Amino acid sequence: MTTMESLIGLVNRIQRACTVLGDYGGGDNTFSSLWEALPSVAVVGGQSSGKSSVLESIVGRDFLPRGSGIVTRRPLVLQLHKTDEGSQEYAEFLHLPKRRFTDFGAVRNEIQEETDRITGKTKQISPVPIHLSIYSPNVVNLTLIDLPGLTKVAIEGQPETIVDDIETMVRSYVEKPNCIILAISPANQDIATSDAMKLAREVDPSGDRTFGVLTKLDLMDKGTNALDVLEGRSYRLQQPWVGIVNRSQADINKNVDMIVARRKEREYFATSPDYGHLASKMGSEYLAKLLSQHLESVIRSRIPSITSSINKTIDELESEMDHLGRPIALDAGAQLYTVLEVCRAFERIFKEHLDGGRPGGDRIYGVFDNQLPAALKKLPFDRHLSLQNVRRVVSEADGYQPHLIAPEQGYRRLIEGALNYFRGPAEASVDAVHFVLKELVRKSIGETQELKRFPTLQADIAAAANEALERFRDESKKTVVRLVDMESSYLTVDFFRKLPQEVENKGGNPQAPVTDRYGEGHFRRIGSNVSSYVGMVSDTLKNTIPKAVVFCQVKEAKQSLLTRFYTQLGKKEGKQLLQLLDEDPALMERRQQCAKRLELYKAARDEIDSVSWTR
Ligand SMILES: Nc1nc2c(ncn2[C@@H]2O[C@H](COP(=O)(O)OP(=O)(O)OP(=O)(O)O)[C@@H](O)[C@H]2O)c(=O)[nH]1
Repeated sequence: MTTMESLIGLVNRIQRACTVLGDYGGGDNTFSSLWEALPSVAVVGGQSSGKSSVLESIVGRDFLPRGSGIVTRRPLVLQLHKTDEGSQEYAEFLHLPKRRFTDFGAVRNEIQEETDRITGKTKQISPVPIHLSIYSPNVVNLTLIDLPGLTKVAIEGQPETIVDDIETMVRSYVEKPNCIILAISPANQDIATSDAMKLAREVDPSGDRTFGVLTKLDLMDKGTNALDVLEGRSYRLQQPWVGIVNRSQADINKNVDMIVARRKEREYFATSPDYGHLASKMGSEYLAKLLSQHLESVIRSRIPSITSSINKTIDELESEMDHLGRPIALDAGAQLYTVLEVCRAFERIFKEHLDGGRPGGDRIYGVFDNQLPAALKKLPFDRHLSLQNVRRVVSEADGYQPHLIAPEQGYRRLIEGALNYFRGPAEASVDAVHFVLKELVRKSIGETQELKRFPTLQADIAAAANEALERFRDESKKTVVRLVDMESSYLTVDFFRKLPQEVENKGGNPQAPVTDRYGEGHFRRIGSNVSSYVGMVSDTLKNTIPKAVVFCQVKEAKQSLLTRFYTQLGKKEGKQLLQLLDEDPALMERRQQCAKRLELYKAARDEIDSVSWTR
């Protein structure tokens, strides 16, 4: 394989792969374009400038659709492969792999039909290219992109926007810095008015990547010639101008063979009094060779930048793939493993929130340190132990016979009544911690990167965790209420044992008047005794409620938030597991695209590597 073949062939292969992935000149893509990094030759020209004729002449075959109006309505990526002398010529379309066309009339029909397949019969245009490869001993290795002819007016049946649409599409190809522009202008028209040159000048003002082609030299008025253009005097380009004489309409009608036409063209230049001195640098065969050499040298010079752009994209795609996660395994064991792995990642993050490292766990301490003490302080003991209420409760407890020494029943009722108030703050602490935990579950799910791709599993974990938290809350409520009930079920005797002494001590003087057992002072003292007993219980509960809450809710959440979920998981079959691992379709699609693209880029890198080694 010669270098030229391998280099152009390399770009051809990458271009074909690009089209399969929807990466082509006019396509819009969320991925960076490999197509744009590749050098290509785009053919532009006004209508009837002789574009089709030039292409056919380069190929040496009649194969392009002809007709009035805009015939080329999709870009045609024409890849020419030189084969050994004497071998059979054939053509192949990318969209019809494995079918070899040896009849070029059939190629023409297929181009037409494939155009209509995307654009419909509406005469609309589309930027999706058709790829045609031609294998022939009569071609040079070259890739050309045929674009719709630039036009000034829409014809019947075409939308008004077609003129602009064509220009936009052609521009999207030729404005790319890697595009070599083959600008075709007819010689029998003023070069200053050439559509092709106008566009070329706009997108390539320095003329670096524009090849000027002048057709219809034979149709110029007698006594005039195009030497000013061909010798670069009227329009300067960095590349040489090439003059062409294609088949006339009469030749076409007579079916003049392309190979014969090539010979006639050679003869025209060789014998031309005007162009004889330029004969070796004129004609379609020369143009094909010139383009092939140029394309090859451009590819060669771009290889380092193509390689680095490919490597950069591979890195980007790989990191995106890491981010999107690996594709899901097919066997149930591996699926279960994936689910467990994701669950563990979630649990780890949840624990980090509780144990510190991530914020949120401190809010639980906030409940114990602020909310609970504040709620305890706000309990309406003043009202409950008001003189009036104490007297009422004690009297009611006494019944018809007032108490003789101390109102035992009265004390009990007052204390029990007071202790009941503790249920409120106890239950509220449980609820407050429950909501903190719930919020931490929500947060942790959001922070579990591994879960992002599995919305179903996400919802299931959230449901399982919340259900577990509800259970812990119920248990915790029962426990704290029990703590309160325990306080009422057995009172601290020591406290009361000390009371009479205090009273006597307070009395101090034996001469002091005996307390009136039914007077205000007596009830006030009872109230104050009950109040200090309740204060003592409050201090105890301030310490024991947090212990119960942590024991029943926080510790449980840390240890067995997903225990039940795991038990259920063990009973699931392959299909159900796969359902759990249902991914967001958009994400799956993106991963698939990413993977395909990665494959393309890696294949391209390998191809370039192998070509670089054989150079
Ligand atoms: N005599 C002569 N006729 C030519 C030459 N080049 C093209 N023609 C004729 O000009 C007409 C238009 O040529 P095409 O090759 O179809 O031009 P095109 O730019 O592809 O045209 P559209 O696809 O319709 O935009 C045809 O009748 C050709 O035979 C030439 O160099 N000499």
